[in-house]
Amino acid sequence: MTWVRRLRGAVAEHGRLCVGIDPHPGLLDAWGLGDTVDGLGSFSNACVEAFAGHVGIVKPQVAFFERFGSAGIAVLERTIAGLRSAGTLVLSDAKRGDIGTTLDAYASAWLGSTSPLRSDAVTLSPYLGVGALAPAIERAAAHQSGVFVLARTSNADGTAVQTAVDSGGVSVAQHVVDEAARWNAGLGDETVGLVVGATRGHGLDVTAFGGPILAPGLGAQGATVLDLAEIFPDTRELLLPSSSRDILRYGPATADLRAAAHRVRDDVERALS
Ligand SMILES: O=c1ccn([C@@H]2O[C@H](COP(=O)(O)O)[C@@H](O)[C@H]2O)c(=O)[nH]1
Repeated sequence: MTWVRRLRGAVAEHGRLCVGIDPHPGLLDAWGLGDTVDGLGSFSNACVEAFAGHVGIVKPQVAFFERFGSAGIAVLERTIAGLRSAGTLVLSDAKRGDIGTTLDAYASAWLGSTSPLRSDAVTLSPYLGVGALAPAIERAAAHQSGVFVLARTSNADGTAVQTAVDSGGVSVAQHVVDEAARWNAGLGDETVGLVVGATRGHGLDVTAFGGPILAPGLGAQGATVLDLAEIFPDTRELLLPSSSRDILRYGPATADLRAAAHRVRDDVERALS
């Protein structure tokens, strides 16, 4: 089944919220775990237990696993497998970007059908050119998975580069949106998604873009569900607001974590309905 059909199914069953797994040292400590690979493993197991089969889409932040080297990557592999085997979609937040065969190697790691890191989708950075992402987009389309390209990120530091305009007055972020729409039109599918932060008005014209939009910034970065409705005024079936710390702070008990995710999910659904 195509990525977007799987995504639509997950959203219909569980709502649009994307729950982030960000095992910060501070959260490991707050959960009574060491800042060690064993702590990372316990944290991730608790997340899998709480979210697998109970949340539509989960976004592990790859950096928090990479910091432990190969042992951390092994934890990430088990986390991805545990979530996916329960039918929860995994969007790995790896923000990869490069050229040619290197980018293709990244795509093979995150989207390849036999890769131990195989995810349903991966985040990509377009700052070597949206065209340079072709190997990942093509691989995603071939392997029924998706990519989310950074357009207008949730952090204030992104503004200067993303709102810079070309001689025709088109901003960098708008160029990314337009290119993503062009890719999807060419593929006849919505393989290419965008990342557009929920923390401020994005100033983008997304009317020609029908793919999924990941909207990070909910909760810990200050965005509220009411902001979602304002920033993304057209009700969007595939708007995926994401929240990590604001849900994870309720751990480590499985019931508390799951209840927090469901509370935020219900708030999101109410605000966007
Ligand atoms: O524009 C972006 C793109 C990615 N992120 C990532 O999302 C989570 C946010 O975590 P919170 O705890 O909900 O703030 C984190 O992994 C970021 O790297 C983003 O925040 N903004």
